[in-house]
Amino acid sequence: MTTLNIAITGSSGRMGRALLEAVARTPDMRLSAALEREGSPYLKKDAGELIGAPCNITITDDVSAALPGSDVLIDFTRPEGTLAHLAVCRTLGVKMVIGTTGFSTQQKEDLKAASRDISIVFAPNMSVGVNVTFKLLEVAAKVLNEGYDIEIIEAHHRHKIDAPSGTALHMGEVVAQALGRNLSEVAVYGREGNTGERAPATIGFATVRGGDIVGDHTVLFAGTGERIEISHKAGSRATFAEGALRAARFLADKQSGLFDMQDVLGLRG
Ligand SMILES: NC(=O)C1=CN([C@@H]2O[C@H](COP(=O)(O)OP(=O)(O)OC[C@H]3O[C@@H](n4cnc5c(N)ncnc54)[C@H](OP(=O)(O)O)[C@@H]3O)[C@@H](O)[C@H]2O)C=CC1
Ligand SMILES: O=C(O)C1=N[C@H](C(=O)O)C[C@H](O)C1
Repeated sequence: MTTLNIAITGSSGRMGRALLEAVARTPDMRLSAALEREGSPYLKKDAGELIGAPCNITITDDVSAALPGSDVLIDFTRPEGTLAHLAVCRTLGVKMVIGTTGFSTQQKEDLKAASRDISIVFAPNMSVGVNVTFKLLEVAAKVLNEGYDIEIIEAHHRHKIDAPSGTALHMGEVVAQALGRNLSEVAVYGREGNTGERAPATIGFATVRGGDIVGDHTVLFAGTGERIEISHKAGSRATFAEGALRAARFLADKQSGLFDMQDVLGLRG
């Protein structure tokens, strides 16, 4: 059995901790580096303390010094952090699994450019269930292509800083593409006041934030006399972490290229 050396950024974050736990219970993976940003109170602590199981890996903010010896860096942080980590990975030839959301179009182009030199899995949602949901949406949208109004509703915990979620936006892209529409032309992000009647081709987004909701997504196809709802609800971050480890394993034999979870799960096409 080949062991994959995994580095984790944002180790003390919600996803960082879920990833530390997932690596600790995975026989063919080993934690090789744990990173936090400058000024973090967790620097110099054993990463294992974050999950109650010491592991002899000290949390550091020195990305360049920490990464040699790692096969894959798993990054769920913020766009500016991910791009800084990406630059070091590109120089050192370390592969990346990126779960961070909220990138601008230009920042996504930067990821694409780096994938000429290193292999990257970049996906707004690493859960198997959500990625199957993307396929279901494609099928549903193609059939319900007339007479059905499409609204995407997502709910997340009170700490989430980007809206709509990366997953909701991707659901919008999947549906728009299946219908031959351009999401940037048909998206409606929330409504208020005298909005007038709903334009038929629009795709609406509604965002809910509260409590400790891990991540709920529903796409509503509202027709005349019936409604179809396709929903996914995450109950634990372990589902995202397990998906990220699957993505890391997928990268083992890829030297370059930009992939997503559809590639990892064999759902492309
Ligand atoms: N693709 C997927 O399946 C999923 C994606 N996500 C996405 O992952 C990201 C992280 O989510 P979550 O874990 O809940 O967030 P948290 O805020 O809990 O954790 C983020 C971590 O990243 C660190 N960080 C923040 N900014 C930087 C930076 N500039 N450089 C380096 N490190 C930084 C934080 O440090 P500090 O505490 O010091 O700020 C923290 O440790 C979000 O974009 C979220 O949408 C989340 C779940 C699933
Ligand atoms: O911030 C989160 O928590 C999540 N973010 C991702 C997103 O923006 O889609 C995925 C998941 O729903 C949890």
